[in-house]
Order: sequence, then C-alpha cells, then structure tokens
Amino acid sequence: MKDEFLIYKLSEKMKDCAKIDNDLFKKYDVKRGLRNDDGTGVLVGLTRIGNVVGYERIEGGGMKPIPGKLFYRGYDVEDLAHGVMADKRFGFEEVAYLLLSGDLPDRDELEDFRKLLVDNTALEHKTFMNILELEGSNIMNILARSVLELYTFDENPDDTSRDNLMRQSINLIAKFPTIIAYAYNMLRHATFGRSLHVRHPREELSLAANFLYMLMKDFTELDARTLDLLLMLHAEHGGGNNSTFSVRVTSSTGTDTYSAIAAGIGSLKGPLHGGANIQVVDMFHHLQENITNWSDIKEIDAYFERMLRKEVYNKSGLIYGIGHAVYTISDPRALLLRELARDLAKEKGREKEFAFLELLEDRAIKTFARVKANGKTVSSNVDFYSGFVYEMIGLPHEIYTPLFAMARIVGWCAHRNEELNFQGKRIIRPAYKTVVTDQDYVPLSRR
Ligand SMILES: CC(=O)SCCNC(=O)CCNC(=O)[C@H](O)C(C)(C)COP(=O)(O)OP(=O)(O)OC[C@H]1O[C@@H](n2cnc3c(N)ncnc32)[C@H](O)[C@@H]1OP(=O)(O)O
Ligand SMILES: O=C([O-])CC(=O)C(=O)O
Repeated sequence: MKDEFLIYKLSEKMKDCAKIDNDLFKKYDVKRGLRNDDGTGVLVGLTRIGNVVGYERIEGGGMKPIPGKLFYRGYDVEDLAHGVMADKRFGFEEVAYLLLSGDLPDRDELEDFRKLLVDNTALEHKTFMNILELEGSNIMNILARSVLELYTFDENPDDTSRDNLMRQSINLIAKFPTIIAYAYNMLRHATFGRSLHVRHPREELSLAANFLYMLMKDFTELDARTLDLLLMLHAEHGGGNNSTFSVRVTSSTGTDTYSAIAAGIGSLKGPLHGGANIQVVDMFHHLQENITNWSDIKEIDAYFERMLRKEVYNKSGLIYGIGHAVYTISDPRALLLRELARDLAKEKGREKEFAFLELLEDRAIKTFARVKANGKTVSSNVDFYSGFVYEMIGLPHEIYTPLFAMARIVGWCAHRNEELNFQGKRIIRPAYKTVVTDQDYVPLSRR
C-alpha cells in the first residue's frame, strides 16, 4: 500500500510537471508534432526511397488537397500492384528488391532474391526456444524482443559497412515471417490450448505463401496473393512516418541495425500508427453490436458524433482508420484495399458487413467534417480496410499489426541504409525550449 501510494503521489505530480500552456507553442513558433500551421510536415530530410503525395503547396502559402499518390523509388504503387495482379504472381519480393536496390529486378535477379530470402528464414535454436519459453501476449513485443536477440547471434552486429547492412536487411526481412508465425502458434497453444505446430518454410514458396504455410498450413492461392498484395502496399511510406523516422533517428547515432529496427517496431505498435489496424477491427465489431440498423445514416452519424465527443466506444475521441498526416482526399492504398475487400466479401458471403463498413467510412468522414469543423480534409487510411481483408482470409487479430511490421521492415531497412550512406549525414538532434524557471538548489536537510 505504501508503494502504491508513493506511485500515486508521484503520478499526481505529473499533472503539473507536464503542463505546458498551448499558447507558448505559438509564441515560440514551435512546430508541434513537426507540423507546420497548415498541417503539412516540417521538411527534415531528403530521400530517394518513397514519396507520399497528399497535397499541393499553393504559391504564397497554404496547401491544396489532392488525391493521394504513393511512389516506391519513383514507381507508382498502383502500377506495381496492377502489374503483379495482371500477371497473377507474387510481388512483395519484387518491391523489396526495388526498395533496397533502387531498381526493378529482372526474372533471374528476382528468383535469386526470393531464394536468398528463403535461405535466411530459419531462426537460431535459442531464439526459437525463447519464443516458446518466454511466451508473451503481444506479438509486436515478442517481435521486438526477438529482433534484439538477433544481435547476439550476429557475428558482426555493429558493423555499418554497406555489405553488412544489406546482409542484415535481408536477414531481417526473411526472419520476420518466421518469428511472427512461431510467436502466434505459441500464443494460440498457450492461450487456447491448441496443439503447437512448427512448420518450416518451403523452398519453392513466396514469402507471403510461406508465412501462411507456417501459420496455418491450409490456405488457397488467392489467400496468399491477397496477403502478398497487402505486404506490397505496406512496405514503405517515406521517411516521415513515425516508425521509419524513429529508425532514421536511431540510426543517425550510428547504433546497430537491431536497436534501430526495435525502435521502429515500438513506434509502429502505437494505435495512432500501425496499431490502428487492430483498433479499426475492434471499433467495427463494437459498431456492429451498437448500431441497430446498419443502413440508418442518422443512427450512424449520431453514434460517430458521440464517439468524437468522447462519450462512447473507447472514449479517445478518435475514429480509427480515418485521417492522415499527408493524405487528404484519399490514401491510394485504402482505395485499392476497398476494392479488394469488395471482391473478397462477395466470394466469402460477407457483403452485408462490407456494405456496412463502406457506409461507416463515408459517414465517418462526413461526421468528422461537420463536428470538428476544422477545415481538415480527411479520408480513410490504409488501416481502414486491411483488418477486414485479413479477417476474410482467416488471419487472427493478434497478427494484424505484426503483418504491418512484416512488410514495413523493408522500408525501415532501406531508410536505415540511406541514413547511414548519404554524404551529408548528421546525427538527428532538434531543439526543445525549456519553459520552466531556474531554481536554487535546496540541500536535503532543509527541504
Ligand atoms: C499507417 C498509419 O499510421 S495511418 C494512420 C493510422 N491511425 C489512425 O487511423 C488513428 C486515427 N487517426 C488519427 O489519429 C489522425 O488522423 C492521425 C494521427 C493519423 C493523423 O493526424 P494528423 O493529421 O496529425 O491530425 P492532427 O493531429 O493535425 O489533428 C487535427 C485534429 O483532428 C483530429 N483528428 C484527426 N484524425 C482524427 C480521427 N480519426 N478521429 C477523430 N479526430 C481526429 C485530431 O484529434 C485533432 O483534433 P484537435 O485539434 O481537437 O486535437
Ligand atoms: O505516413 C504515415 O504517417 C503513416 C502511414 O500511413 C504509414 O506509415 O504507412
């Protein structure tokens, strides 16, 4: 009780310690969240990897919302996705090759790269045993823990030479699916008493298919290609998204790859970033239960209004899967995923749920504009439909955010490699202005 009271007392102090008057940010021209007054991001770097486009700058100041576009190394992601879908083949390895090297692979390069990834999927026995023995209920946490452990088994963990960075990148991209699949199988065993299967990856399969094979053995070609497309769409999102920026900030100190990637995992887990995909599913289930008529616009709007006013659901005031730091009118990934979800829902007999989700998307955006009235143009983001698609291909909720990490590891590695190799590199170290007055030290005996 004494300890609890002390913790309570200290936590109460936090109220005063963390109080910073909002007006001070304006006064000192602080870019809160590294954002300009018009909501656009403060320019903090240059990159050749990804380009996220959501607005146009207007001459003389301000910005104009435009439909979203995403480019990987200059290639439009929609073209990459449509190219792969037209050929009915897997594309994640191609995107990984492109992001890491800057070029699209030819057939031989692609096949060699796929094999190289498969050759690196196996885990060290101890990492495997730790996943089994330490258990844990959150797979993002297990992933971060396992990544830090890989440092121990790397003979050259701190070497930041180019070939070592590339070797570590490939090793991590290859091992993420194995760690996540094993961690989930263990979780399922420990939590639901299901038998524990440990299947080793198969040499001839793509990364997406191998993941499904390790996770659940039985899956269809369409399931694997759907997952592959989701991985392609989540692989990279410029240098400014929170997890990639975390990797770049950490890397700028010259630290090892595993420490930097663990920082990225920690960031992605948050509900405002990659963790939003599971929040959307949770919110959707809540709305399914709490909205009596799924086509009643008035009822839906009223519920969203109460959510925004922090009265219902988790009282955060947020509608998950809506809004973005860069996109305004649309997130191109959400548009692709909506069409994918529509097709899958038809096939899986879940059209009624899809229609409800699509209506929720529309009403959330409209209610946001009416209630917030802040002039911000919002649309659905990548997390809005991804969970529903995962659910339709039979994937368990616990791995939705880890799947984001399984794709984004590519972007993280590409950005780390760029951060450590561009000529004018500097440790990232912005400034904070102190807003507390200096105080005279009082000896312990006089306090
Ligand atoms: C993969 C990804 O990371 S995609 C994003 C996934 N995250 C989510 O879906 C969570 C819900 N969305 C959000 O929280 C936000 O839209 C973010 C964090 C994604 C981006 O936010 P920003 O563009 O920085 O918006 P910003 O912080 O400028 O917010 C402006 C106002 O709109 C509000 N707002 C923005 N999005 C939402 C939302 N989805 N629901 C409710 N309010 C929102 C903010 O709370 C803020 O309100 P306030 O001024 O009353 O405090
Ligand atoms: O760019 C962002 O801020 C978040 C995002 O959509 C992503 O990382 O995919």
